[in-house]
Amino acid sequence: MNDSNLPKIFVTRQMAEKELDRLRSVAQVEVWPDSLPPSREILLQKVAGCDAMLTLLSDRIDEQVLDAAGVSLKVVSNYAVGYNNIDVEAAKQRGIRVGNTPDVLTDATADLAVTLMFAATRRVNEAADQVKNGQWTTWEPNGLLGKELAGRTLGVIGMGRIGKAFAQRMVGGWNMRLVYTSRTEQADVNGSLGGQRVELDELLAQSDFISVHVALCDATREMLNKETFAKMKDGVVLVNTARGETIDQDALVDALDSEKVFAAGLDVTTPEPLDHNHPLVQHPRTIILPHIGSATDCSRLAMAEIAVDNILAGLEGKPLRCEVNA
Ligand SMILES: NC(=O)C1=CN([C@@H]2O[C@H](COP(=O)(O)OP(=O)(O)OC[C@H]3O[C@@H](n4cnc5c(N)ncnc54)[C@H](O)[C@@H]3O)[C@@H](O)[C@H]2O)C=CC1
Ligand SMILES: O=C(O)C(=O)CO
Repeated sequence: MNDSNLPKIFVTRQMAEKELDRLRSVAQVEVWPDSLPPSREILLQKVAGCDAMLTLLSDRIDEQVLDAAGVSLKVVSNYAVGYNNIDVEAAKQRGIRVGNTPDVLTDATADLAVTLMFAATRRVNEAADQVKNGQWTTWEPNGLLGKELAGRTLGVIGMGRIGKAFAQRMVGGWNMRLVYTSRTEQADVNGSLGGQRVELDELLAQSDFISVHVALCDATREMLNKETFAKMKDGVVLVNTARGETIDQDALVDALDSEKVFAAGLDVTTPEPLDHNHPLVQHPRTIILPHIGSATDCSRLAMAEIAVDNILAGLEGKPLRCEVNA
């Protein structure tokens, strides 16, 4: 078949070659070669006439991009479980399928949330910096005191796949009491983990440690803000591996300064990257990572496999392996 008759796919970043080769066997594939995302202008040019796009969470796929692609576009496959970067409703109106990559990154992301919880709670950044900068002088009874998690109350905001995997680790490993928010009751969490579903205000009032796992949408944007921080216990530890936009960062800086929040561990911020001079990055009681929740070899390969399967199904007009709003 003449190459020009093959479907056209734009992939916005390099990823597992083995998976990209599966696309190349059925389509003309252009992979954006740079380590930084394509600019908006380039994205709009590159998608013109595409049948499919393989996108990252850093690519904003809105009506303008969908329209720039035109009527040939059948599928947008996001290389992420979160799809807040895509206007799913606009895609649906145009008959374009949207895919994501759930499950295969759940353990990796839950593991990172545990890592952040302990690193923040035990002030690992601050302590390691003292050693690295030659500031550690002696062992002392009151030096670098953190908190203990065992037996305390854990609040999980958003009991989806990752929230549940995180809660299993924390409740099982450190015998924590669990409260959580969820749009629906989670019988398995109540049963096997002794969890109690509560309203957000109740969770804030009861929790010693809080971890955010909700999807980002209008209802969850800046759900942690000046008012909600005020409802937390004094000295709470906060972790976020969901999306930066769920937290009002100025309010978090104030809460850290006043020690309402003892420490925070964030894998996600607004924007990404956050300027290294931002007060959150420079604060001694924060640990901020460059959005590495799913960054394990297994997870990233499995995500590429699903993202490619989603495109192949979408090109054939079939339901996707993992379809958003299916
Ligand atoms: N840091 C990282 O590298 C990673 C971050 N993530 C983030 O974690 C999020 C959760 O992932 P999963 O657990 O796999 O997704 P999930 O769909 O299983 O869980 C999402 C949770 O958010 C809740 N939710 C959705 N809309 C809501 C609303 N309007 N109000 C209240 N709650 C709402 C859902 O009920 C569900 O409990 C993703 O959406 C993504 O943003 C996911 C993977 C890696
Ligand atoms: O999958 C996601 O939603 C991420 O944030 C990165 O894996």
